[in-house]
Amino acid sequence: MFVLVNLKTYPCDAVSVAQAAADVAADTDARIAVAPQAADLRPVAETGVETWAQHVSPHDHGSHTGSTLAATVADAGATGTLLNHSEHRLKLADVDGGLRAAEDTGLETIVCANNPRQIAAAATLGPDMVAVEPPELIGSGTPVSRADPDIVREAVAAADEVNPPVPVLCGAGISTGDDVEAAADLGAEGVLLASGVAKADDPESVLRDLVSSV
Ligand SMILES: O=C[C@H](O)COP(=O)(O)O
Repeated sequence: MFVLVNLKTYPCDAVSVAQAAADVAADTDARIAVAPQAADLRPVAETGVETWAQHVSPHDHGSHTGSTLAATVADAGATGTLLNHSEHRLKLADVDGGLRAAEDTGLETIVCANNPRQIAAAATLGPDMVAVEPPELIGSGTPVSRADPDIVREAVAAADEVNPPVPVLCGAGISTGDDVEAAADLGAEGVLLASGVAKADDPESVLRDLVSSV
């Protein structure tokens, strides 16, 4: 199971969470990655943790104020990027363009989607992975793998129908090892989570519990 911790814009110490994730990954052989804000990519990557961007733009160098280029995040140490997170929705053309920009730079990609229909559309674009997250459960503390298991099962089936090699992650409310185990039982190959780690008093102990069943 792949555990991807999206720090969003939570007021946590990104480097400290990254160091905890690097330590837990080294101790357990679990695959754990951290996605900080763009400005924190380099110091997070310097901890040695697998580092992902939260978003990249479809553009190349030029007159694109406010954009985050795939080449720039890769240069800062990112090895993958999220696209189309529920909190950063994109036009279809920009999901496709972001994917192509990431691929050209050698970044791994996850396209996020709200439901199985969108997962099918996302998988058709050929990302490395897709992630299903019901928006109403994001940040709720109620894990999707228990609150809405059918959405995970149906997302796995939808991705399998259009692009069988593409792994499906699930996210929203995941915060314990039991939640991760439940996600795996539903066919997910990873979890995308945020508040359970970013808002924790002791992120390292949460991370150790998360990967305890992996
Ligand atoms: O990117 C992460 C997801 O939006 C899940 O967030 P959450 O773990 O706070 O529910």
